[in-house]
Amino acid sequence: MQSTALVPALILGAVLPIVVFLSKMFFTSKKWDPRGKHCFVTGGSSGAGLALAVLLVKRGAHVSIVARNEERLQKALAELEKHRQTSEQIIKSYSFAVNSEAGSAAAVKAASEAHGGRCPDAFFFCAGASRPQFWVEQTEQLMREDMDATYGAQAYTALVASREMVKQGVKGKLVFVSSVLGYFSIVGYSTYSPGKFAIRGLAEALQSEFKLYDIDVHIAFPGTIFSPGYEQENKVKPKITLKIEETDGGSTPEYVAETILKGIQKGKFHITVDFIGNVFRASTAGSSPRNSYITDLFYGLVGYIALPIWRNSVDATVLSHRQEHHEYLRQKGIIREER
Ligand SMILES: NC(=O)C1=CN([C@@H]2O[C@H](COP(=O)(O)OP(=O)(O)OC[C@H]3O[C@@H](n4cnc5c(N)ncnc54)[C@H](OP(=O)(O)O)[C@@H]3O)[C@@H](O)[C@H]2O)C=CC1
Ligand SMILES: CCCCCCCCCCCCCCCC(=O)[C@@H](N)CO
Repeated sequence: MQSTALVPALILGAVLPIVVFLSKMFFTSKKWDPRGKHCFVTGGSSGAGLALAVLLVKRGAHVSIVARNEERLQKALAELEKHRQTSEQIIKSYSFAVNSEAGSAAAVKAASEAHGGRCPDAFFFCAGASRPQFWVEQTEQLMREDMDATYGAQAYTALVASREMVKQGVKGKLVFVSSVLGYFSIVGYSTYSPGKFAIRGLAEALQSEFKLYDIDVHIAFPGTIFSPGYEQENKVKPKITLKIEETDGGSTPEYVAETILKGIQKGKFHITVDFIGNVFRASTAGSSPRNSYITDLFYGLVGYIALPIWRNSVDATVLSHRQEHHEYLRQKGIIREER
């Protein structure tokens, strides 16, 4: 009896993935083309945001970049101008802090005014910052600041952007930038990871809700990006954290930007940039829409075997820094000498 049930089950198991694969190949809708679209990029003056803005300009989009520092914005704008494809492209920069509803609303309003009041077609939320330190060094104020610098810097702009899109009937895109540290975390990221996990929570809710408006939601989970922001965070990063991060090869902002754009064009919801990202994506997918049932099976299997081993090695690395860490705490006056 078992063998008669087994045969159809095996056939189904082998045929189903092939059918899914082929139907994806033949029935996928046309690639999203940035040409002529208004793309709004927060964090567009540096790192991955700037690289994305450059890429979008190269593809013929109208691009608005937003960040706080005016000088860096002007430098970035000059860079964008170098890649202009046509004289019709509207390429502008706006200085606003986007970690509040008011700042985000002012930025979206200013960028829309250059387009006759029409809100942008695609929003790329790249703004973010990281200040890795030990948990016992944190305060309520620092926790709030970091939540604001990570979650707040993307969520408020998403709120304002969505309202405008729905009001104006613009069927566009929202692209969030979390981090692989929005899938897992390690020592040093106790005030950064919560914000990056929260961005995932928001993106998951909106991916569901925005079926109501034909607005696509995407979220990227890059690993280390060799950006100006990365150089800054490394100045305060605990040694243990740096050590554990050695496993991550890292990517250039340009590579991250290209991967994000490709992911969007393939209609991916979770966009991962490297092998590590793929493994964590597949291993923590839950009910999130998957990119591919076949490759995810592979990455999931790799994760099932390799992640516990890696995590053990992380624990060992942390333990081996115990003495050095206690010395650090003594120097900082966080623990007393005699203990
Ligand atoms: N670097 C890395 O290793 C990784 C980074 N990420 C994430 O990717 C994104 C890009 O990072 P990265 O490439 O390092 O970029 P950078 O850190 O080099 O640049 C950050 C950009 O965001 C802007 N920004 C930050 N906060 C605000 C704010 N409140 N309002 C307006 N603009 C703001 C900055 O300009 P200004 O300061 O002038 O406002 C700058 O343009 C971030 O969300 C980051 O958290 C994810 C994984 C790894
Ligand atoms: C087969 C599976 C092996 C798993 C190996 C995993 C190695 C991960 C190392 C930690 C990477 C941390 C990236 C930080 C990115 C970031 O967001 C910060 N730079 C803040 O901006």
